[in-house]
Amino acid sequence: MALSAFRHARPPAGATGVLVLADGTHIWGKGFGATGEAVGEVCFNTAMTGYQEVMTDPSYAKQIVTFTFPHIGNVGANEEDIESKVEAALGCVVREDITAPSNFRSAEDFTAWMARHGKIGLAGVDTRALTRRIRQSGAPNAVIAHAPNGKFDLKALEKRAAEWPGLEGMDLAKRVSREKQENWEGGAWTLGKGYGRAPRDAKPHVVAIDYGSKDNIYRNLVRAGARVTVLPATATVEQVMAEKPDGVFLSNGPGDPAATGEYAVPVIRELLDKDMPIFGICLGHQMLAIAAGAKTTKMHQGHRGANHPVKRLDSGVVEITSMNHGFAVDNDTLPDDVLETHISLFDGSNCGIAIKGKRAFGVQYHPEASPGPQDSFYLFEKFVGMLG
Ligand SMILES: NC(=O)CC[C@H](N)C(=O)O
Repeated sequence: MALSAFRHARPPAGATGVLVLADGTHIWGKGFGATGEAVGEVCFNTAMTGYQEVMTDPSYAKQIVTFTFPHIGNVGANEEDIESKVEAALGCVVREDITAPSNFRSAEDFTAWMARHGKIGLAGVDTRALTRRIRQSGAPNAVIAHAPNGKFDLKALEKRAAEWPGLEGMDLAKRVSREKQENWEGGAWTLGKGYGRAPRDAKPHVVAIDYGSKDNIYRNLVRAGARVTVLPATATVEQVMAEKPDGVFLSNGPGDPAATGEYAVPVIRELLDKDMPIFGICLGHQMLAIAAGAKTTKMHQGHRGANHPVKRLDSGVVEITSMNHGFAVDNDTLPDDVLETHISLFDGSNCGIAIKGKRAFGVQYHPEASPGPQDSFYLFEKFVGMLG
């Protein structure tokens, strides 16, 4: 059934959850997890695994994730597979009901875990129809609501969805960033032992700026041989330099990269002027591009999943990457003398930039999670390696 058929449809019997789009479309289902309501942008993610990591990735702040993979929650939840403890995805929309967890690492039912983390779930939705709608019309703003008695004030929800200003122009990075400096201590995960500890005498020293980072990214800097100190998003150039970094890492994060112009971009620009080696991912990559003179744009539907192929333009090698972005660096705005694209998506969109004459580069994806022989961990090794 086309989604338009759901517009103002009566709630089916037993419906305890609803997604109300800003245009007044009602998508009914069974609520799970937290009760209440939340407003944000609806996106879709094509990953087949890693739902807990997706739900705890701060880059999803103010977003409701539609999973195209139908079986979500089937391996339960645990304390280890989270990317952060700060605000991240508001909730999720899934096809199948949440079943009992089946995995030796599961410590908690996904429904209970969602409730404990204040995230609202909506199950039993035709996620293919919703995804098609996003592909055709762009990512809509919406309210996701869950009420066990099935009673909703739909007019109020429609109003809330319609009045939400949208992600464009919204600065969220400093809201989700840690407030205090931290010596990063986590190392790689091994079965039976969990996460290792980072050696504090490792060299070189990377100062990572937290714009809403995923923990795994710091663990990968450690795995590549660095000692990592994490600074808040609003750190000044003086605070960065006081740590005597060999290189600076710019993390992923939520919101519009162009809205960070008052704090992040000027700091990055100054670090570039000082010839500091820099590696940015996702939001960090987008802000690095802005600092170097390019512009970013809001995408029609974005790229989200753990299965997006990109091509390295120098060698033609294709790698499978993990992505989560709704903004992109606009290829037409790259100043030729300053920036070059070195990695591209197959739709031609920009996926990686290098700053000419500097040891500074960025990628649009999360290099830590890419599976397979052509994985992207080499980017961490490349960065840490260039620091000597
Ligand atoms: N993963 C990210 O860092 C996302 C960057 C940015 N908020 C976007 O949506 O494009």
